[in-house]
Amino acid sequence: MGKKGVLLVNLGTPDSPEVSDVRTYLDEFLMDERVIDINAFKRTLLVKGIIVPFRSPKTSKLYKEIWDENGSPLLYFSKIQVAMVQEKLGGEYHVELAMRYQNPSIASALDKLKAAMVESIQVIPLFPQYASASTGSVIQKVMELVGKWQTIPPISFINSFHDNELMIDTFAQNAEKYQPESYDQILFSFHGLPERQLKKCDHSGQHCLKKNDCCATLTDVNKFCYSAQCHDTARLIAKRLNIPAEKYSVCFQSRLGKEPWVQPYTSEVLKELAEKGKKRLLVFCPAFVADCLETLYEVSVEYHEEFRALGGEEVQLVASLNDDPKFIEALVAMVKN
Ligand SMILES: C=CC1=C(C)c2cc3[nH]c(cc4nc(cc5[nH]c(cc1n2)c(C)c5CCC(=O)O)C(CCC(=O)O)=C4C)c(C)c3C=C
Ligand SMILES: [Fe+2]
Ligand SMILES: [Fe+2]
Repeated sequence: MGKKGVLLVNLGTPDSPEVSDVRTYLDEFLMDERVIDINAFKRTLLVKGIIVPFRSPKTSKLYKEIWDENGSPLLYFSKIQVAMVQEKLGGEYHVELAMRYQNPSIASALDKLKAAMVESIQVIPLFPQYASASTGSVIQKVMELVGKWQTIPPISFINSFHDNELMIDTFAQNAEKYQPESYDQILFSFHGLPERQLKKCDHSGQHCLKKNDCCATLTDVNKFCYSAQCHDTARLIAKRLNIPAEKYSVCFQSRLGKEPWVQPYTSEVLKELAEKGKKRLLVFCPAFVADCLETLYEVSVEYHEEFRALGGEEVQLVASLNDDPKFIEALVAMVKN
C-alpha cells in the first residue's frame, strides 16, 4: 500500500520583507478572483495600478517589524506544524506544506505528493472558519491542479473546523495564563471580509445581512457563513473560560478599501470600550492558527497604540496556536477521522 498524502495549506507570506518580494506576494494574493471579487478588468486596474504600488512599501515596513531570525512567523510556525503532524502520524502518511500564495507553492507540494505515489490526498486549509477568499480559494486551486492529472487519486477537503474542541481548548489554555477575569473586556478579533462576500456565500439568498443578528447563531441555513462561524468560535472559547456574554465582544480587523466589511470593526470597538472607561483588553485572534502580521503587528502594536491614545492602558494578545501540541493533536485527529 502507498502512503496517505496530507496537504496542509496556509495563506502565504512574502519570500522576504523587501518591497520587491512584498509586491510579488500582494500581486498574486490580490489578483485572486476570490479575494478581490470584481470583474477581471477592474481588478487588474485596481490591484496592479493602485493597491500594489502604493501598499507594497508600507506593508514591507510592517513585515520588517515582525521578521526575525526565523523569517516570517507564519511560514516558520507552518513548517513546525507540518513536521509535528508528520511525526505524530508516522510513516503511513506523507505530509506536505503549501502556501496559497508564494512559497512553498501548492503546485510544488502536489508534485511531491505525486512523486511519492500517495494513494490518497487529504487537504486541510489552515483556516478554522470557512471563507471563499481563504478556504474556498485553496480548494479551488488544488482542484484546478489535480484536475489536470491523468490519475486523480481519492481526494478530500476539510471545509472548516471553527468548533474543533481541541482547537477551542488550546486557545482557552493559552488565555488562562493571563487570567482573563482580570481584564476589563475580552475581544475576539477575526480577520474581516467584504460584506458582499458574506452575501454571495449565502446560497439561500435570504439570510446573511438580511435579518437582524443573522450571524449571532449558527443554523442549517448559515452553517458555512464566515461571520456566523466566527461568532460560534468566540462563543465556544468564552464558554470554555466561563466568560459571560457581556464581558466579551466579537469584532473584525484588517479592512481593505472603502466598501463595507463585516462589522463591528475592531477599531470602532476599541473606541467604544475606551469611551466606557475600559482600560485593559485581552484579545484573541481565532481566525489564525499561527502568529502572523495581523496578530503580531496589527493587534499587538497598532491596536495597542490606538487604544492607549484613546485613554486605554493595555491590549494583550493571546498567543496563537503555533506549535502547541494540543493543536497538533487536533490536526492529527482531523486527518485520522
Ligand atoms: C483568516 C483568513 C483570511 C481571510 C479570510 C483573509 C481575507 C482577506 N485578506 C485580504 C487582504 C490582506 N490580508 C493580508 C494578510 C493576511 N491575511 C491573512 C488571512 C486571511 N485573509 C493572513 C494570515 C495574513 C498575514 C500573512 C503574513 O504573512 O503574516 C494582507 C497583507 C498585509 C497587508 O498589506 O495588510 C492583505 C493585503 C483581503 C482583501 C481579504 C478578503 C477579501
Ligand atoms: Fe488577509
Ligand atoms: Fe451570516
